[in-house]
Amino acid sequence: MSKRTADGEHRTYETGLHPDPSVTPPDDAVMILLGASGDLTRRKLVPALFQLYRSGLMPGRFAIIGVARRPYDDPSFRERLREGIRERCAPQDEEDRCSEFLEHVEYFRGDLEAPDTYASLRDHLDRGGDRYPSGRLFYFSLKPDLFIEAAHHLREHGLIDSDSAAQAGEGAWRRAVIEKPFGHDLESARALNRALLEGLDEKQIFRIDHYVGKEAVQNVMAFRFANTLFEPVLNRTCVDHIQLTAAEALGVGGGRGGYYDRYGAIRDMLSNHLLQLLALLTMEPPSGLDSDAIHNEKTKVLKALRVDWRGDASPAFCRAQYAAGVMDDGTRAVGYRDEDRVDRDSETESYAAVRLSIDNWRWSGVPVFVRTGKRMKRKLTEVAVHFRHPPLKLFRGVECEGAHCDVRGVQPNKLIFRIQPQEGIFLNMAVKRPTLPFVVEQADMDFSYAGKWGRELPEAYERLLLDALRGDTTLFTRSDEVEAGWSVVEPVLKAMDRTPLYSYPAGSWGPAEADRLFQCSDLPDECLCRKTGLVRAWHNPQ
Ligand SMILES: NC(=O)C1=CN([C@@H]2O[C@H](COP(=O)(O)OP(=O)(O)OC[C@H]3O[C@@H](n4cnc5c(N)ncnc54)[C@H](OP(=O)(O)O)[C@@H]3O)[C@@H](O)[C@H]2O)C=CC1
Ligand SMILES: O=C1O[C@H](COP(=O)(O)O)[C@@H](O)[C@H](O)[C@H]1O
Repeated sequence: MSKRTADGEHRTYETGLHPDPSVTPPDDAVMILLGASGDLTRRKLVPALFQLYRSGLMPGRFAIIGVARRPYDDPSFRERLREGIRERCAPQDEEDRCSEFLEHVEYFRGDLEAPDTYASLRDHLDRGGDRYPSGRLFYFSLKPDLFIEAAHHLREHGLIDSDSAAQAGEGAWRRAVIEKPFGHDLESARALNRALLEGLDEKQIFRIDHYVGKEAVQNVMAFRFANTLFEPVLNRTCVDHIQLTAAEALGVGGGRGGYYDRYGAIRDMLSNHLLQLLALLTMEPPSGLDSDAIHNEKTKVLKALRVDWRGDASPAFCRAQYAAGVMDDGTRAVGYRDEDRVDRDSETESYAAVRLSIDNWRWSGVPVFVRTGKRMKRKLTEVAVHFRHPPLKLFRGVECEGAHCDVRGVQPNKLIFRIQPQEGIFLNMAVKRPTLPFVVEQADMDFSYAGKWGRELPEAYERLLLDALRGDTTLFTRSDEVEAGWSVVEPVLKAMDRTPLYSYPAGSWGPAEADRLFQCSDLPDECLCRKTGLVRAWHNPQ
């Protein structure tokens, strides 16, 4: 059975992608995992590969070579991976299948800062003859400081090669999957793009953003462009504002404190995952479903995104750090600065909220509020589109449910994309209660994956690894998209030192100061809340 903790994280997953006869397994490949003794390989990558294997979606012939410095040999490395598979996929009665899969795995010990390692790896692959298929996928699961160096050495030693399939013959493709973080600002992202593009073509580079691989994120596009009803109202005429929340109940303990303390919420979540999600929600319809058509539209809207600065009285950005507190399940959580591998005087934000505007024809004047944080009340990722009031105040004087009323009688519609957990889509609307007095109250029309298909959704890594093996870049991030994302947050990063760092108790919805992003006393006349009295506030589910 699959398990879900109270905050919806650490779930095991048994179901995997449902293979379809029309989906052919990818071409034969050898996957070289750089940084294979690390957490990501054990917890996410190898369990996802096992799931693909289980679903018959691995190549007919494949090998997985893990590279790192720690002194494993093949059997001890396989044992480490077997534990990860057990934890995540729970294959109680599938130990044999697991062993069969692990037969394809081997360990190659080496220091990726030393050029010799690349030379020996190349020789090892060459000597392997038929054991290793000619298609090669290099997965950068390394500490990010090593990305540029590794790309450089791989190229120098002929392990990656631009357009090598054309040069070396059919089947001899080369690809690189690059983990996040993709740089730490615009300049470093550009440098990393340059380094990768020296050795590979754009089509050979797979910059992973696992949010894009989530089913409920992919569904945003289906919902918008496969229905007639909704797309025509997603614009400045009908939408009052958009809110995007990515709250996590987990803190930064568990080994990632060192990384997180250098990056913080803006770089870790907002500059990539949340902007990708926002791009899918707000982009124009692509001309087709091919990779370039989608990336072109996403890039266009990312380039139209700006931080909505309006002066000090209405800040556009709020950052904060969690203090000790009590979580929803009653456990006590330590404060951020007391977490393992975090600087005791750290000024890194574990929470960030920002108000954005989209300066294009469709969205001009519609504010977008985005927030993300660790140790918040519970795990929740959702996008809420808040619509305007209907033009006529027909129901103003009519009674409505106390908690749901606003000054105009009924609440405007909300369309909520629940990305996780309990993935689904909810349309909140006003309806007449079937009673004698005319009472209007809010009700939901909802779609949930669990309700319709009754099964856990596959992990994003499964889908993304499969696509990388098939050479499909659609769900990966293109270089100009990454740079556009960094350009959006660049002004915030520059203003960081002058922005106060607030505090919020672990287990809350974040700092009270983040409410000031909605303040509109100083905003121009077109500000809706001044005209209509509509109260904007963070949408915190009960
Ligand atoms: N863990 C997670 O949940 C997530 C991770 N990521 C990203 O994935 C990547 C890997 O993360 P994670 O697995 O957590 O990190 P870890 O620190 O757990 O692992 C890092 C890996 O890099 C290897 N490594 C470091 N230096 C060298 C070197 N000089 N030569 C060879 N190998 C080296 C380490 O092996 P050894 O010490 O044996 O040499 C280890 O296998 C990072 O870019 C991270 O940002 C992204 C999203 C989530
Ligand atoms: O990339 C990252 O994502 C996770 C959150 O991912 P989710 O799929 O559990 O929502 C986040 O915890 C981590 O800090 C970040 O690097």
